[in-house]
Parts: sequence; C-alpha cells; structure tokens
Amino acid sequence: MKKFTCVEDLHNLQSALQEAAEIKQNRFKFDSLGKNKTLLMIFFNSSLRTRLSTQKAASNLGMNVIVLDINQGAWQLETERGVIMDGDKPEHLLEAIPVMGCYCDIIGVRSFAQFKDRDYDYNEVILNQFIKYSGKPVFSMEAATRHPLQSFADLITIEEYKKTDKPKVVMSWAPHPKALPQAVPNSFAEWMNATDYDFVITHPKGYELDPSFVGKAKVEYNQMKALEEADFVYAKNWAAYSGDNYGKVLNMDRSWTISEKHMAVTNNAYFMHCLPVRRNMIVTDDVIESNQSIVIPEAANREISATVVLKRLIESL
Ligand SMILES: NCCC[C@H](NC(=O)CCC(=O)O)C(=O)O
Ligand SMILES: NC(=O)OP(=O)(O)O
Repeated sequence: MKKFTCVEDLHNLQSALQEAAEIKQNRFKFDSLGKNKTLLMIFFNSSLRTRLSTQKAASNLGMNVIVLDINQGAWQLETERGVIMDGDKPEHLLEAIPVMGCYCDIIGVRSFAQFKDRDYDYNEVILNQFIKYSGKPVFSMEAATRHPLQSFADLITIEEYKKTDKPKVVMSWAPHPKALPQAVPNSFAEWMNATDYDFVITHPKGYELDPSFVGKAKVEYNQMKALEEADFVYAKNWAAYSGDNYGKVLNMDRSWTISEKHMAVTNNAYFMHCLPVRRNMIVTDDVIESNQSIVIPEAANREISATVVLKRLIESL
C-alpha cells in the first residue's frame, strides 16, 4: 500500500478486518517490521486520539516517530503557489514538504477543511501536495474530506459488536455550536457503503452531504423514524455542504441531541462517536455513560486501525 487516504486503498476490506483481528490478538506480532524506519506525523490541527494511537501503533511496529505541530514552533507555511510572500509566512509548503520527506520513511498528515473555498477543500490540496512532493508514502490522519483511520476503527468496532450479519447503522447529525468539517461523516458513509450493512443517514434539511459520499445510503429527514430498530447510532455534527451554505451552521436544534428518548426507539442500539464530543449538544450524559455507549472501545480501536495501515505502508517500502 503506497498511500492511505480512502477506503479503496485497503482493497479487500475483509482481509483488512482479518489483519486487524490478528493484530488485536497480538499487537506486537510485527514489532521488528519498522526497525530503523521513521514515521513523521504532521499536524496542522489539534488532536488527542490520532496523535496518541498512531504513535502507539508505530511503536508496536518498532518504528521511530517524529511529531511536528505546524502551529507550535514550526515556521508558518504558505500553501498557495504564486503568492508574493511579504506577509507573516516565512516558508512555503513546496520547500517544506520535500525537506520533511528527507527525514522520514512514511508521512501522516492532519489537515482539516478550511471552509474558505469548497473546491480547495474537496480537492484535498494540502494532502495531495504531500503525496506529490514528499517522495514518501503518505496517509491521512483526517484531511479535508475524509478520516479513514477513524472509519476503519469504526468498522472494526461494529464488526466486534454486531449481533446480526447486516446490522442497521444510523448516522445522525446532531447540533454543535461551531462549524465542523464533513470529513468524519463523509468517510463513515464511504466505509459503510463498502459493506452490506443497512446504512441510513439522518439530518435536518440543508445538511445534505456530497452525493458521492452518500452513495447508496438511505437519507431519512425524520430522525426518530430513521432511528427505529437501529443496531448502531453513530452521532456526528457537520456544517452545511451545499452551495452558498458551505461551511455554515444552519441550526442548533437540540431536539436532535441523542437522548434516552432517541435510543428508546432503537433495537437497544450501541452509541458511537469519534470523539471529542460535546456532551448535551451531540449526546446526553445519560446516553454516553450508558452500557450501550461504545465510544471508548471505538477509540481504542484507533490503535488497531493505525497498526494495520502502518504495517501495510512499511511493507511497501
Ligand atoms: N478528529 C475527530 C473530529 C475532529 C473535528 N472536531 C472538532 O474540531 C471539534 C471542535 C470543537 O468541538 O470545538 C471534526 O469534527 O472533524
Ligand atoms: N477521533 C479523532 O480523530 O480524535 P482526535 O481529533 O483527538 O485525533
């Protein structure tokens, strides 16, 4: 595997899931695979889980790790070509990327949507520049349009907890005070569409996602109806995608906050969220603290998804 930015990069999902199960049995099974190999993790945005789980995954494989927070101590980077650099950014990404590539074997990049220009975000300009100019295998640690390490961990978690072959999985929009990217919901939809689960998306009017990610999913605007008989409830906020509303918060309707009333119409569903989560906006205290909440095992599986991905990237070096 030369890159990991979307579900297709894993090719056969079943064999990736088997590899994940094997690694979960013994996460140190390949502990010398990464000897003398260096992972560089570059963060343009904050992180708790991705940073820790990916570093842990690299150490499971015996790799060295360098972490660079662009906003803490590095030169501010200009990302646009053609700009006269007389402002506050001393270095251009087009030099910084190949330089970073000199010091490592594999590069992970976190770079969220900026919400200034939908085409710029959806063309994954930053991530693709790393792929083009670093000379190294690159993987996404959540980019503008997808968060594949999260979605892979989500899939592993559903496989572990599902009680039927084809569970009903409902991804529900929930309110949030800030404009959040569509990367997590896009990516979750992409991965769910790669399974044969019964996958439903529910959100208020105006929050339609990019149709290429929605794919064959059923969209149901009535949240309570969508949640009926669900086996898994995957809550997430996202800002609007459509037209001039791109990147806007259209409503903060707390009737969409996942509460016990919502969970009561499900098939005793498990509650999932990628975290960080704002309690009593996205989900009530009662639901996230309930026995049906699997947000912690879900986060724990980030180490497993990252170990599989790094293992495959190392194998291709
Ligand atoms: N990596 C997991 C999610 C990251 C991001 N959440 C955030 O930025 C939350 C910020 C806040 O709640 O203020 C998102 O939704 O894509
Ligand atoms: N879920 C997730 O990616 O969390 P972080 O943003 O903390 O890495």
